[in-house]
Amino acid sequence: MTKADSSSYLENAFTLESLRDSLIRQEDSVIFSLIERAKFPVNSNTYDKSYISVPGFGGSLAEFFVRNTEDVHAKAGRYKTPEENPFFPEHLLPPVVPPFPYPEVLHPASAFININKSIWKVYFDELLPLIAAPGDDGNYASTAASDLACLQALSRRIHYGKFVAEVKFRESPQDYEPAIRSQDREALLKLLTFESVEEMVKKRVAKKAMVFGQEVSLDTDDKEGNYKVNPSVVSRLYEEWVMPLTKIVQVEYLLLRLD
Ligand SMILES: C=C(O[C@@H]1C=C(C(=O)O)C=C[C@H]1O)C(=O)O
Repeated sequence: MTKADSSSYLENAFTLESLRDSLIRQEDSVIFSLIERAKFPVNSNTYDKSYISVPGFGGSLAEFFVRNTEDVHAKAGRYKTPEENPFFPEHLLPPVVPPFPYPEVLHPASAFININKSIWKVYFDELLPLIAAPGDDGNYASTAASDLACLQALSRRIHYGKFVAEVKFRESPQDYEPAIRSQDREALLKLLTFESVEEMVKKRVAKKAMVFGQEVSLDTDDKEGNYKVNPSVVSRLYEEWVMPLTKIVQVEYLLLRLD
């Protein structure tokens, strides 16, 4: 695709409605990744720094897995698209692929907005104990792989806030500019918040968790209420962490939008 092709594609794709559609589609990825992680018990050795010994590396198996996988992804060009943000940006290797002419829709400084450290903490400290049953089945590498899938789906969704903020700004710069000039976080947060949209998101993700996570059998007496991930946990995940973190990304983006 040439730069001209990708820009005209963007003209059509870049509306608040189309970005919200993408966020809705990304809910599927987030929920499926949680369902996959819930197949395994907590498997705490995955997170215990003393469980592995790698010379020169003091982290857990989960961290080892994420860092090394990100190396491969970076070489394949994953972090060149503005939609992807690495968890360990400090150590990335250069891509082996030629550059792609991604349309430059975001303010260039937004490349430095990366809240993956907060996402990492929320995921391991708050969310994981709610979705994985206590226990240990020894499948630590598969556990780390499914953690990474969850982290990537959450990170992509949350950092999508950069695009949402850009389109909100473009739709009514006159509303946002005064708050940006005075660097007023509270005012920006108020401007970009749509409570009715958030209510729908909470209800929809709970419903998706019910539909995607139900036991499907050919018997007529399907067991209801036996979900692979608790729908109210998914709703809470969105209410307490995903949407607030997406709004933090939006505020951070808007704060530098006029730089
Ligand atoms: C992402 C948006 O901005 C805010 C954050 C939302 C979210 O993270 O889902 C939903 C509504 C808004 O309060 C949006 O308006 O769609």
